[in-house]
Amino acid sequence: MAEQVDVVVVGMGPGGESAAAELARAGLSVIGVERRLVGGECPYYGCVPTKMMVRAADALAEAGRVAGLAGAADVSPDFAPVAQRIRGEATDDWNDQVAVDRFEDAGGRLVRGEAVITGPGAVRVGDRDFTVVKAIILNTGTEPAVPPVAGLADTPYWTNRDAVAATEAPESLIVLGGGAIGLELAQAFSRFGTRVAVFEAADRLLPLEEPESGELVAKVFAAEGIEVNTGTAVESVAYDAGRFTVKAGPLEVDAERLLVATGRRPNIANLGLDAVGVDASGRSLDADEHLRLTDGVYAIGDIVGEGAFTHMSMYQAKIVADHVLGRGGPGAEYHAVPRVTFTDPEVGAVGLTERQARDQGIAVATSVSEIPNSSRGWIHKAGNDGFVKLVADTDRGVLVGATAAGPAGGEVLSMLTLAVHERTPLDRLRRMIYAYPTFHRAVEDALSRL
Ligand SMILES: Cc1cc2nc3c(=O)[nH]c(=O)nc-3n(C[C@H](O)[C@H](O)[C@H](O)COP(=O)(O)OP(=O)(O)OC[C@H]3O[C@@H](n4cnc5c(N)ncnc54)[C@H](O)[C@@H]3O)c2cc1C
Ligand SMILES: NC(=O)c1ccc[n+]([C@@H]2O[C@H](COP(=O)([O-])OP(=O)(O)OC[C@H]3O[C@@H](n4cnc5c(N)ncnc54)[C@H](O)[C@@H]3O)[C@@H](O)[C@H]2O)c1
Repeated sequence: MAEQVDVVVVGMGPGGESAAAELARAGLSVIGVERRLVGGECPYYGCVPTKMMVRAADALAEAGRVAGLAGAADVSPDFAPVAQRIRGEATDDWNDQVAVDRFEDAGGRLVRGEAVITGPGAVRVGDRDFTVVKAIILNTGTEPAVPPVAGLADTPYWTNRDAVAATEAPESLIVLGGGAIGLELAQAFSRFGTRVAVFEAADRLLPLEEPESGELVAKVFAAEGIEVNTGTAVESVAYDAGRFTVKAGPLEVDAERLLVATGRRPNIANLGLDAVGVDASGRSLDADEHLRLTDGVYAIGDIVGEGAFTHMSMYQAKIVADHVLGRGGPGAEYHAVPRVTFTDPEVGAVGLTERQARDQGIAVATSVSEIPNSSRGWIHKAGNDGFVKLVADTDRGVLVGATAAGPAGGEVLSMLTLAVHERTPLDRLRRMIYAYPTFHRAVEDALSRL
């Protein structure tokens, strides 16, 4: 017999976990269903462990900058502390008991397994059936997408999940994909001594961002000895005697490990969405401003296709929780979505790129200010690569997009996110005071060039 509950959350990624806990704390009966680990990709295989790797790798790079600034530093990279932190501090050895306890302390109940919608207000997990009175919330996230490259499927390639479980930096690494995952891990391993070659099919790194961003990262990578192959379609991958060989036209590269970081595949096809009349044949689900797919069924996170970021999942979770609880509140807005690629330099961006703005028919003006030419960038010297780029709508006199790349680029981004989000008039932005000598003063310089 089916058990009646108020809410079933399918997939306990960052947003699902947050919405489930909030609804349980509000007194609803909430079942959270998770087939792997409560918390999802971010804490166990994504943001957190990779940023621990990046933090350690950046410390090595900073030590390398002592020469020329402050004398000499003798540094011996050791990946062991990173592997230990990932196990001990980030993932509890990929055990989610802390997260489970947190959810159950909030009043929720966890069911392990794979959930399927069997009809309106009906969810099945294994042999258990639930009748859902208020809301089914889907937060099922993504799996690594593996491209159909000849030979690849038969090799012991890494995805992000294997890379974060590494106990030592490999001697050499081929990275397929020049997006955020590929670039963050490429640079982190390289700084631990791994010889790295990146293959990106598009004509530049970070192809979804401003062209200047990809050029900047490519320049820095080249200076650090990372091989970058853009506009390069890999034709075949082979694995023999512990070595991968990648062929792309005249190029042939071999390495100890190969990381596939070529995008993600959304977990939507097997959710039973046809039982509630929702089309699940696309790359994402079509949700309204309150993240509703149909009456009583919501989706949040990567599967909604508005940006595959933890902050997006959490933002949407709050909107759904408010809606389910009848608290009102505004729907989702996506004109100021911030994102940061945590390479060194960090590449932060918000809103539209210049190309996206032009494609929308906006009257665009842009400007760029180079960080090395700013007072702070000049003082900073080693490791000062970066720029601020603004994309303005000249009819409305506001910023519609911006990029802040450089040291702490993700932090400089915060003021630009506020400006794009609030549609602050350019005139107001030009008349505010920017502390000297900060990296964010490059924003003032860029504004003066618009
Ligand atoms: C290497 C890497 C680094 C990243 N770094 C960052 C970063 O720095 N900043 C950032 O904002 N984002 C980052 N991301 C993206 C971020 O991890 C995701 O956007 C984030 O996890 C939100 O995803 P989600 O909420 O859609 O669900 P996910 O985190 O993908 O979780 C979905 C959960 O649903 C479960 N599930 C799926 N189907 C079912 C089912 N039928 N029944 C039961 N359970 C199911 C899965 O097991 C999973 O636990 C990174 C991602 C990766 C891979
Ligand atoms: N710092 C962050 O916020 C962060 C970090 C990592 C991941 N993420 C999220 O995770 C998601 C997945 O990251 P990702 O880097 O895998 O995806 P992505 O889509 O950002 O990048 C994948 C890249 O692989 C390239 N590619 C595709 N097929 C290829 C092939 N056969 N050979 C070579 N290159 C190929 C694509 O052109 C693209 O540039 C992203 O959407 C991102 O939002 C965020």
